[in-house]
Amino acid sequence: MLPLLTSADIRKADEYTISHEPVASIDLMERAARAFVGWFLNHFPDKQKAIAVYCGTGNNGGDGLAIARMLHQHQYKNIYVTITRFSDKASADFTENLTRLQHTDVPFKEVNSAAEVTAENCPIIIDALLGSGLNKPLDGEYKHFVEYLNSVDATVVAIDVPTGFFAEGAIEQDAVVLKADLVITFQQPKINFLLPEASHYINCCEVVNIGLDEEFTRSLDSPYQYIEEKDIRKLLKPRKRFTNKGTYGHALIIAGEEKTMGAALLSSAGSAYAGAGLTSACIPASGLTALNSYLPELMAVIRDGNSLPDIKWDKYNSIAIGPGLGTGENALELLSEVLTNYKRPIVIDADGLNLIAINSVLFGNIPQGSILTPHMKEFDRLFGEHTSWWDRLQTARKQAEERYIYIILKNDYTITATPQGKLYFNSTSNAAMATGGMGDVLTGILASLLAQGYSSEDACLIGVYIHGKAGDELALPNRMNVVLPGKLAQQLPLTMSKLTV
Ligand SMILES: NC(=O)C1=CN([C@@H]2O[C@H](COP(=O)(O)OP(=O)(O)OC[C@H]3O[C@@H](n4cnc5c(N)ncnc54)[C@H](OP(=O)(O)O)[C@@H]3O)[C@@H](O)[C@H]2O)[C@@H](O)CC1
Ligand SMILES: Nc1ncnc2c1ncn2[C@@H]1O[C@H](COP(=O)(O)OP(=O)(O)O)[C@@H](O)[C@H]1O
Ligand SMILES: [K+]
Repeated sequence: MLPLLTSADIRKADEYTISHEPVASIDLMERAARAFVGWFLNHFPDKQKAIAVYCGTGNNGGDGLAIARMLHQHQYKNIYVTITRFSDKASADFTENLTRLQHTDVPFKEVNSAAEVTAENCPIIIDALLGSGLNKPLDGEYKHFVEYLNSVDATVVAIDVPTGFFAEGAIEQDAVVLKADLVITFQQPKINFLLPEASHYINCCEVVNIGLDEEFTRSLDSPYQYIEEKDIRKLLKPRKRFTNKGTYGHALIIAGEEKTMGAALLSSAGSAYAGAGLTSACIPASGLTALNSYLPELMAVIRDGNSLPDIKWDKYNSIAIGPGLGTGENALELLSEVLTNYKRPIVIDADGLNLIAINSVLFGNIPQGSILTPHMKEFDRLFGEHTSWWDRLQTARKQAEERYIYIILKNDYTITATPQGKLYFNSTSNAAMATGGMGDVLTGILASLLAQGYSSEDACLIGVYIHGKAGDELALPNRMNVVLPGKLAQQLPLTMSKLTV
């Protein structure tokens, strides 16, 4: 698990590393600059191309000066440094790096206002104006300057954080930020890099290690955690010898209407392929032929007309409800029945969530440890409109804690909020998975993992990870633009087996 730290905590980790490694602050900056340059050399090998390095007077600017010096040492021929002296303040490490730059023949100039800046016509811009020290939205000279740079046709490579971009906290819709084609960031992705608003300002991000003390960063116990493959390998159990279908539980998927039977089929397939010993689908009678021909391994509990199905609650180790269920009277009754009769954690998705949003009294009946899987719109229907993803995260955390439930907020980096106040960012999945029915498969996977005896938390972490990983395995090596949910479900056994060897 990689802890994701706020800027304030990164500063603490920085100070701790400086005093305990120990390493001088200027040497840590040198290390950061070297890490940046290491990546840059490999990806921008043309040493004749002109590079404009724009430096503020804080430590981000200090990095910029050190990087300009190192690129010069690596024989980059056309480096032009501009220092923005928009205030009287300068950090000690900036000042030291300016002295070091003056011992080279890299040309640099200083400007006191945005109006003094002249066009460099460099195809590459390195952004070292402001980094994680940003403490207010850009205005005045920085705002003008960044607006000007945004109008220049060049590839922008930001050091650590693009100028004007808050590494955490709500991002205003009209924020002025120096848009980066690439950010080379130190030690860990910043939390806001993983939220959808980042896509307006950051095209691509690379993380380079600068050796901050890992034990210390873990001890800070950040609520924000990034899931890595090794975490899932520890959680996922291989199937054992001498086991039988009973060992792996029975999942019931309550889903589908006549016109949305696909949702029930895809959820049920997710459950079966993720390894539930048995999967039953509670579907309308009209869907029975489709179910049997799609996947004969599935069993059916028939919903006939308006009467409630006869569900033997004790038979099921887990229940998922919602995909394609509709929000009519009948669906509401069915959901109420489940919430009244079933006391173990359940998975609630799609129309199950929409029904709770309309009938919020149902909230009180959700069994503790249950898993809710809203996408952004379902989330806002449940918990109110949000204007930023940061705010959505804080709501998810609060609601998960107060209600003792797990909330999986689906997205590019799907986030799981837990009753213990943690927010786990998933590291798998890709845009080829943006197709209808993909969330239904996830719902089935989660029900399957609960049926197999995984705790709710482990089911969330494993479920989201293998869902995204199966999507990655299909899409990325094959350069596939679209992955269909049914195919993804079929990939799951292979994905899971690779994680248990
Ligand atoms: N541990 C690490 O990861 C390492 C980090 N390193 C590097 O340090 C960077 C952080 O450096 P930093 O703290 O000196 O802040 P930085 O971003 O240069 O800003 C400078 C000053 O600008 C000001 N300011 C703020 N907002 C403003 C605004 N809107 N408009 C105008 N001014 C504004 C504010 O001053 P103030 O307002 O307080 O007077 C602030 O102090 C980090 O991103 C990374 O590149 C590495 O070198 C080594 C290891
Ligand atoms: N651009 C994307 N990048 C990564 N994952 C995505 C992307 N778009 C969708 N997904 C994943 O696909 C699933 C879509 O869920 P959802 O919107 O509920 O689909 P549906 O309701 O059609 O089943 C989520 O698990 C989400 O994380
Ligand atoms: K920057």
